[in-house]
Order: sequence, then structure tokens, then C-alpha cells
Amino acid sequence: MAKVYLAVGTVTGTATAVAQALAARLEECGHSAIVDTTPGVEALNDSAADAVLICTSTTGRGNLPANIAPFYMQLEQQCPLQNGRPFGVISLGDSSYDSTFCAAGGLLQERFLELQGTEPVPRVTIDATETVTPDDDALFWLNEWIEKAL
Ligand SMILES: Cc1cc2nc3c(=O)[nH]c(=O)nc-3n(C[C@H](O)[C@H](O)[C@H](O)COP(=O)(O)O)c2cc1C
Repeated sequence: MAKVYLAVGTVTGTATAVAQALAARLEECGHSAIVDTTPGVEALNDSAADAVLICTSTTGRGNLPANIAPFYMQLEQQCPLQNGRPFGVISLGDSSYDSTFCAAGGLLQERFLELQGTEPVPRVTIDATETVTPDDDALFWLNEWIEKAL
């Protein structure tokens, strides 16, 4: 059984609902999940998680939602090395924003790679113009991530 720290970035709650679906699936598979809607490096460290998931939307023009922006800055300032710990990123966005499509998820992906996390399954992008069931799309991706990361 693995413990997963699940950091959520959201403005209007879609990513929270997706994260809750991911946590429920992890628990069905015998793992435990900590869903954190005010994520931070201290909470991540305290969790002693075996793996990390980031489920975030993008706001503004490619910006991080306000609730996850401090986490991003802490990762930059404190540089908590991941020593190969597996992570995965679920990016919610809207392709009509073109060049900033799912950019926030991309920022966190880059940060975790710089911190020497391993990404066994590439970041998934979930496009609000293409799906009305983002949780189903995320769960499909999660199956492979569970197999490879945990
Ligand atoms: C004001 C605003 C700005 C947005 N900017 C972007 C953007 O730059 N890139 C993108 O991919 N999606 C953008 N989106 C789309 C959201 O990321 C998308 O609708 C997402 O599903 C919202 O999830 P949430 O409810 O968890 O915040 C924007 C949405 C709003 C309302």
C-alpha cells in the first residue's frame, strides 16, 4: 500500500472534484491519498508520501490558481529534492486559450522534474472544450499511473 500526496490547484472547483475521484480510486486500489487544497512543502514533507500527484487548472493567462501558487513558490525557494520519488500531473484547461493551454500544470511538472522527481507517465491535459467528464479522463490516466508509479 502506498501513500499519495495529492495537491490541488483550482479556481471554481473542477480540479477538486477530479482530485476527489482520483483519491477514491486510489483508496479502492488499497492505497491512501491525502487531498490538499492548500498544498505546501511542509505538508508534503510531513505526509511522508511515497508519490505525489498534482491536479491543477490554469487561470488568467497561463497562471497558477491562487491556492496552489504558494506551493510553486515554496518548491522554488526551498528546493525539496525528490530523489526519484514518482509524481504525476493532471492539467485541466481550455484549448481556446491557445498558447497558455494547461500552462499551470506544465509549470509544476517542470518544477518536479528539476527537483529530481520521476514522471513514469507523461502529464495528461484535460480540455474543457472536449470533455464534460474530466474525472473519467483523469481516472483513465490514473490506471496507468498506479501501475507504473506505485
Ligand atoms: C478567467 C479564466 C482564465 C483561464 N485561463 C486559462 C488558461 O490560460 N489556460 C487554460 O488552459 N485554461 C484556462 N482557463 C480554463 C480553466 O483552466 C478550465 O475551465 C478548468 O477546467 C477550470 O478548473 P477549476 O474549476 O478547477 O478552476 C481559464 C478559465 C477562466 C475562467
